[in-house]
Amino acid sequence: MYRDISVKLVNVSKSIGTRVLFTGINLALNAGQCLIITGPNGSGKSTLLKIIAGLNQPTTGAIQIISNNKQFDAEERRACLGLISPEIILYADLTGRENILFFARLRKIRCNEQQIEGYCQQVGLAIDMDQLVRTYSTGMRQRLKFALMLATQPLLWLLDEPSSNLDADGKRLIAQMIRKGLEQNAAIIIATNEPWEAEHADYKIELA
Ligand SMILES: Nc1ncnc2c1ncn2[C@@H]1O[C@H](COP(=O)(O)OP(=O)(O)OP(=O)(O)O)[C@@H](O)[C@H]1O
Repeated sequence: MYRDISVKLVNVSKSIGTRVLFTGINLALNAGQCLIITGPNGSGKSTLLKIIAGLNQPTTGAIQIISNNKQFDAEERRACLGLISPEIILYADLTGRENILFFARLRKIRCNEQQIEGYCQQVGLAIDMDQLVRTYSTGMRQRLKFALMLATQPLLWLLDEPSSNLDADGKRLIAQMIRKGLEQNAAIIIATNEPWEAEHADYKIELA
């Protein structure tokens, strides 16, 4: 079960060279709430997610991640979040099961066989989990990224275009997972232009 968490964006802005991507973003997102970030290609959605993840620095402002009244340091922030992004690279020469075990071990999380099978079942990969990832389609790889995320049980989900490459069944699974994550008190931030994903939103940031 997830502990309590809140994410605060305090006067966050980002410029790249002379181009201002966004300025003055202030928001507090609590456990069990969902923020949707929308905007056209190149507007800065992925950049804002990376700033929240601590992978990119804001030009001004700060991100505060607070749990049980304590502000996380950089290492705690990394440990509490699950990031789904096109930039996450899976190990093609490992099976789906081995990828899950590897990423869980990086986080010092133990997964038993039953749990791994459960995660694979949730994302619809159960019969493929012992195949090498190099044989997976792009949609199967996207499903595996969700299984990796479930295995690390993050407090904060950062989802960059989570339903890209997924068929209708895959999109339904993701919607179910997001609903369940919110029920279990994860804070979820989604960069997307899919109207159905926006249905989960408690807050919305529209980048231009
Ligand atoms: N490291 C970088 N160096 C230079 N420019 C960058 C860098 N990262 C992002 N940009 C630029 O910042 C802008 C925003 O990029 P970003 O990927 O955040 O947009 P996005 O809204 O996620 O786009 P998309 O919908 O196409 O994924 C783009 O113009 C991009 O070229």
